[in-house]
Amino acid sequence: MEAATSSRILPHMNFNPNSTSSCPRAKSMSIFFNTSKVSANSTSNDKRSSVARGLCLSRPVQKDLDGRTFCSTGVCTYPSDVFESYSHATEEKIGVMLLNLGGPETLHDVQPFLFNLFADPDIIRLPRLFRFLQRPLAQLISVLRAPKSKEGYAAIGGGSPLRKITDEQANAIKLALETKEVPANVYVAMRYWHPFTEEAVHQIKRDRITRLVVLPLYPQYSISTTGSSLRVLRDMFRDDTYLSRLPVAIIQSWYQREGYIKSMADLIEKELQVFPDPEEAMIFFSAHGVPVSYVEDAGDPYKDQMEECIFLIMQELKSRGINNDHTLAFQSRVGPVEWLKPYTDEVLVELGQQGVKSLLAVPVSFVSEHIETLEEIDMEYKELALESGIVNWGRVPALNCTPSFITDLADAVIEALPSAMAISTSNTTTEEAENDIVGYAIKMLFGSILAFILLLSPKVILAFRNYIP
Ligand SMILES: C=CC1=C(C)c2cc3[nH]c(cc4nc(cc5[nH]c(cc1n2)c(C)c5CCC(=O)O)C(CCC(=O)O)=C4C)c(C)c3C=C
Ligand SMILES: [Fe+2]
Repeated sequence: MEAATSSRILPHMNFNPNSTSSCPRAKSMSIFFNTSKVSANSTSNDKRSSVARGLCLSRPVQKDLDGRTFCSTGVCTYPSDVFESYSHATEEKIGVMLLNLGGPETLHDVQPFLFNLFADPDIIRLPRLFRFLQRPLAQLISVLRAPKSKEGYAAIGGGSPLRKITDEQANAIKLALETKEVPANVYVAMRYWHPFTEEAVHQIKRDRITRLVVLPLYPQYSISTTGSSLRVLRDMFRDDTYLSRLPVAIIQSWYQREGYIKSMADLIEKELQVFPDPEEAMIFFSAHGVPVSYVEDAGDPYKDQMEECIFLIMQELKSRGINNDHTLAFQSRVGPVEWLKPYTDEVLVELGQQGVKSLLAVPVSFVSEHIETLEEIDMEYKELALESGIVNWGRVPALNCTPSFITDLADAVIEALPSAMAISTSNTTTEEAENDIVGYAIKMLFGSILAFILLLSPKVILAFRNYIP
């Protein structure tokens, strides 16, 4: 396997994460959202279309069954006259939407943040028949889990650093794009806390963006992360005239990009030097887990992508003469179901028992510092490792605004631009919308009654014991 330069990109809103090359058909969808806009002084002098055109032309070009061209790397291209006519018709205003999870900024935010998270049907996947229980369940679980989560956030200063770091990344990407003569507005769209995706979308509309690239800040695709944000976006785009006509390109995953792999290898190489005997240290990749059912039943590509990502990082390190042992484990499991194995805490104990003395932890599923690096790895897992016999402990910092990484993300955006395509318009009728509202009200009523009964039942509280300390 070789680290490719490109990302897995889909024009407009085809949400199949495994689809890497053929150009999907425009699907009916709509949008309405939220964002934090990074100050943009790119209003009138946006340069453009030459950047969008041509980029893919240096890659192997093939044709799909409908005669449209696409790059074998996965970036769709369209006949150049599409871009010509587009560039003549309107002045281009490029937008980049960064998708991220969001985190509570104060301890007061923790419970409502957890509610938003557990109310997501991509986080707690209930059978269709029981979907009406989603919000009452989210209320119950968020209340039960909040004390444990608050402890964690209190230990890292009283809130998540995610908003600040993501804003910094947005600014850095904007600057990198400007340097490459592709001025763009960059918007932060969080899934579970401010600035919500709805805010970002609203701002994009106000700014009259004419071409949008959606870039998740998760290197690997999971139904629970990128998939969830894209579902929300698709729902918003479905009903909105402006958004459904906006050319959009979606970068689904980018863990295999050379710039990312090299940036990760740089961080690991540097951190290994801190050990008394760098060659002896085991490289311990710790990824955020997902329930096994996501991978085995729902076809989440997350585990495969994670394993490929680690292979590529190790391959890069080997090419630099670094041949340390390595292993991958999954952290942060929540709730009563089985998660991807092996579990980080169990592996740490086993490695200690096996006599491993030096260990370098590498968080690999996320590119910013957050509660699970600053609290779970730096505090809980470190303590566990030292208790288990590991003597020398190190941790690779998150990429955050590492220049080589930011430059690579900017390149990913530029490569995606030519594949942006408009989404077709919605066919939702007023009657359907009214039915939706009535159905929603009925579900909320029954759900609330059930939640009230559940909250009074100690047995139910026990059933959810794994969500709480
Ligand atoms: C690739 C990254 C992530 C995956 C996959 C993921 C899946 C996932 N997460 C939960 C439950 C929780 N996640 C929480 C915080 C959290 N999760 C991620 C990333 C992924 N989650 C990040 C970056 C963060 C931290 C944000 C921050 O504030 O710094 C939390 C809250 C914290 C806690 O109480 O532990 C929960 C809960 C599930 C259930 C899931 C997959 C189904
Ligand atoms: Fe999570």
